[in-house]
Amino acid sequence: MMMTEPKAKQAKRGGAPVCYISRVESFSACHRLHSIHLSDEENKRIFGKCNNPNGHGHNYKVEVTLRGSVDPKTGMVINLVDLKQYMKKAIMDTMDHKHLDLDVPYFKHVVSTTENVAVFIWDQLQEMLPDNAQLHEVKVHETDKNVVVYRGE
Ligand SMILES: Nc1nc2c(c(=O)[nH]1)N=C([C@H](O)[C@H](O)COP(=O)(O)OP(=O)(O)OP(=O)(O)O)CN2
Ligand SMILES: [Zn+2]
Repeated sequence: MMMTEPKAKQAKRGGAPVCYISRVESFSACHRLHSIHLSDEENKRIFGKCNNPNGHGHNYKVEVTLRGSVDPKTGMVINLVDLKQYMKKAIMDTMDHKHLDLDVPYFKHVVSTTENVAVFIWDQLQEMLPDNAQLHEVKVHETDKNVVVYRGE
């Protein structure tokens, strides 16, 4: 039985097939939209109810997508069990059941908008992923209606 793709087919494609592989995690956190670069009046005007000092919470959903060639021997771009561990460290251990602005040092000086949450997750993952797995996209659902996509630009 042939275990790997026939060489002729691979040559036609110009190498191993490239796939995009995703995994989703959910975490709960609270936050307050407040910028240290704005006055209290400006913060209230721009962020409105989201600037309330008591904060508010979300059940975030994060979809991480990697791009890579399918290893002919394993049939995988990355082992999803490994991706699960990277996402646990980068997302769950850092932000789940936390107050983003008080518990995550990054957000002491950066406003905890969904845009910045996506960038933060990207930067965290980028530091841990192996060289052969290329980070393609981080998609953060703050609510069912509010979604941000970051692709490292
Ligand atoms: N560009 C951004 N704008 C806003 C963000 C953000 O992350 N990026 N975040 C918020 C708040 O966090 C807020 O929780 C979301 O506001 P809103 O859409 O009003 O959420 P609701 O739950 O009230 O949505 P409904 O439409 O009422 O269901 C604000 N802006
Ligand atoms: Zn919010």
